[in-house]
Amino acid sequence: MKFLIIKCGGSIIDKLPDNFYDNIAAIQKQGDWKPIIVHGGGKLINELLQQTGVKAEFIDGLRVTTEEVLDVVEMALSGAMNKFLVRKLMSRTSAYGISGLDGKLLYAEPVANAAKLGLVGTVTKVNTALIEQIVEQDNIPVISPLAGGEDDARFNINADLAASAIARALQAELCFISDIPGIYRQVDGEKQMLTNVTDDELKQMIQQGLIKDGMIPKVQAALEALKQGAEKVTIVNGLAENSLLQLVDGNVEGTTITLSEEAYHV
Ligand SMILES: Nc1ncnc2c1ncn2[C@@H]1O[C@H](COP(=O)(O)OP(=O)(O)O)[C@@H](O)[C@H]1O
Ligand SMILES: CC(=O)N[C@@H](CCC(=O)OP(=O)(O)O)C(=O)O
Repeated sequence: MKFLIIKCGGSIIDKLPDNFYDNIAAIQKQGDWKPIIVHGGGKLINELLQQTGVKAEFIDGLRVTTEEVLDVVEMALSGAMNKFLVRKLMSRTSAYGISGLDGKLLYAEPVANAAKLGLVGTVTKVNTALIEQIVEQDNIPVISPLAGGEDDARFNINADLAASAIARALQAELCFISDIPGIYRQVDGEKQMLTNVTDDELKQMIQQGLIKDGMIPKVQAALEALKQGAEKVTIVNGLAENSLLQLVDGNVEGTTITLSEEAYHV
C-alpha cells in the first residue's frame, strides 16, 4: 500500500476549490495511492484567541502553548477544522475524522525547549495500525495534530511536523498544501518561486533569514522526512486545477524538495 500524506494548512483550507477534494476522492478511487489528510488550523486558532483576548506568540513558527491556549487549539483543530474537512470529503467518498489523541494515534514527549514553548510536543510514536485500519475500511483518515503523552498529558503539535512523523512511520509520500504556491527566494525585493530545492539550499536559506515563520517547521518537517528515506517532499499549489492528480502523475505544480547530491553519496 502506498500512502500519500496531504497536509492542509489552516491558511488555505477555507479557500481550497471543490476540484481539490474531487482529486482526493479520485486518487482514492484509482487505488494506487491511499490518501491521508493531516490538517492545521493556525489561522482559526489565532482568530479565536484574539476573540478571547489571549495573545498568540510564536517561536520559530511554533505556538507558545499554555493550558488555556491548548483548550482553544483542541476546540479549533479537533472540532471545527476537522469536521469541515470530513464534511467536504463525505459528499464525495467516505472520510473518518480523528484527533491524534484518539486511540493513541499520536504519542508525544515535551519539546526540547518546553520551558519557553509550554505544552508543545514532539511525536515519538505513531499508531500506524489504527491508521491502516481506517484506510482498509475505505475511509480517508482526516487527522488533527493533537497528541497524548504520559499519564493524561496532551500536547499541541505543529501540523507540518505531525504530518512528517506520520509520513515517516508509514514510509509515505508527503505533500504540503499552504497559502503560497511554493517556496520563494526573495532577493532585493524580488520574489523568485523555486521549482526544485535541496536540503542544503534550504538550510542556507534559513540561516540567511529567507525562510521564516510558518515555513520553518514546514522545511524542518520536509528535511526530517527526507532523512528517514522519503525520496522527495513537495509543496503543492492547492489552488491550481487538478494539483493532486498531477502530483500522483509525477507533475508537481509547486516546489519539490530533495536531498543534495552530496547527501546521496554519504
Ligand atoms: N521562503 C518562503 N517561501 C514561502 N513562504 C514563506 C517563506 N518564508 C516564510 N514564508 C511564510 O510561510 C507561510 C506558510 O506557513 P503557515 O502560515 O504556517 O501556513 P500553513 O497554515 O499552510 O501551515 C507563508 O504564508 C509565508 O508567509
Ligand atoms: C505547536 C504549534 O505551533 N501548533 C500549531 C498547530 C496548528 C497548525 O500547525 O496549523 P497550520 O498548519 O495552519 O500552521 C498551532 O498551534 O498553530
